Amino acid sequence: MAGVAGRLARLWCSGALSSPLQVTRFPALQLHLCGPAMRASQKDFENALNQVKLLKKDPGNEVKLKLYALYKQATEGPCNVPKPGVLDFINKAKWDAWNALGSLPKETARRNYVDLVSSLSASSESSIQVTPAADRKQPGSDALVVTSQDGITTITLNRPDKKNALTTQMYHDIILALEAASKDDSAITVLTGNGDYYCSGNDLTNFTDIPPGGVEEKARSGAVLLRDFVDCFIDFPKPLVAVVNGPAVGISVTILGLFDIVYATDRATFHTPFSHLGQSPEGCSSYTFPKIMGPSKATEMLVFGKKLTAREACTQGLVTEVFPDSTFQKEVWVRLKAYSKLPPNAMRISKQVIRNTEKEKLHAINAEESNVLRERWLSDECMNAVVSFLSKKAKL
Ligand SMILES: CCCCC/C=C/C(=O)SCCNC(=O)CCNC(=O)[C@H](O)C(C)(C)COP(=O)(O)OP(=O)(O)OC[C@H]1O[C@@H](n2cnc3c(N)ncnc32)[C@H](O)[C@@H]1OP(=O)(O)O
Repeated sequence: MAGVAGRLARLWCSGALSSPLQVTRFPALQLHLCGPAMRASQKDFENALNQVKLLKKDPGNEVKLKLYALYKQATEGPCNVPKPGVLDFINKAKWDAWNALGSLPKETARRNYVDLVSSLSASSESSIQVTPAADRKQPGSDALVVTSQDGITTITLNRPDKKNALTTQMYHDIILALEAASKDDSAITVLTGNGDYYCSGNDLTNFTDIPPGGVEEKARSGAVLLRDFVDCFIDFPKPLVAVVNGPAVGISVTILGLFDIVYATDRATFHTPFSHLGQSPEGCSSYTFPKIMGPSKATEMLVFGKKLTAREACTQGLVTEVFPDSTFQKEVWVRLKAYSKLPPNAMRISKQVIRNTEKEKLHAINAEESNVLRERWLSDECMNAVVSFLSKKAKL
């Protein structure tokens, strides 16, 4: 159990849920299986309640929601409690699942619950043991890898199983890595991703980690983090190169306008679906994109969420050069190693000459975009999009 499922399970386990779904561990135990029942007795139901705690494999959030809904329906009948607020993601998802059962009779819900647990127990028998939550590395611990070699500092996003989605910890770690790279003796700095994706943008589970100050505080601190993060790219003094090894989404695309070079595999795509997510552009893209590709192409991307292929992004000036995927890594690194041997001070000064006139403007734009986004994060449009993704109802 990892990532979104892990975080949701931790939330579930934090006391938000007063039902047998508070599954924290999945010890390897021989399960007593009860076969599908035409009628489920109270004893069958109680057995199922115990079995669900012993599942070896996390059944995933969608199934957990089903179990929750059936349990509530079986024990309390149809949902008639008030609907939680739209910002209360977890409880709203649970309420939606329960409410969707309508007037399903208690007995049918009980039988469905027993059947579902029975099928999960059967498949759980053949599954591998998962690592207990307490023993797992926390997100962020190895999600960013920084190496320095041949005059190049490389910052690699390293959450391939999550498509390199950016956790809050990763934003902080990238800021620190850029600050260190700006002072080290490398000539060039590279940002890239490990695995099949470059980056799937902001990790949407970041939204579920609500501090004691509530969602307003969450939005406020998110906006501060966003502003600090983007400021680092605006101010970065050395040539900054994106090695885009696969699809890129959201903020990983918008900040490309602040890079000096963008090399992409022909497998890469560039997607900024902000309207779909109830959000608005960041990373200074409201300024850099119209400047790079003209206002109407920028609007297609930033307002209508048009996804560009690598070649389209190159034609429009967002990408410097596209390489065949089969030779991408080899060709790009040969090129970068050659560039890194150029006199570093000359490169730094030339970058300043090219970029410095824009800096003040970019900082102002970053501040404005962050403020606008803070408001957007509190909107129903955004909250609904996040809930849909987290409850696996929507994907880009
Ligand atoms: C503080 C600064 C804030 C800055 C504001 C930034 C805004 C943005 O970046 S907006 C863009 C946000 N990103 C998304 O909306 C992408 C959401 N992800 C997807 O739609 C899809 O996952 C996909 C299209 C990127 C890939 O689809 P697919 O190839 O089918 O792979 P999976 O969906 O199965 O993904 C594998 C695994 O990774 C998890 N995951 C992927 N992206 C994210 C994400 N952005 N946030 C959280 N989790 C993500 C996905 O949930 C899967 O997890 P498991 O189900 O646990 O295996």
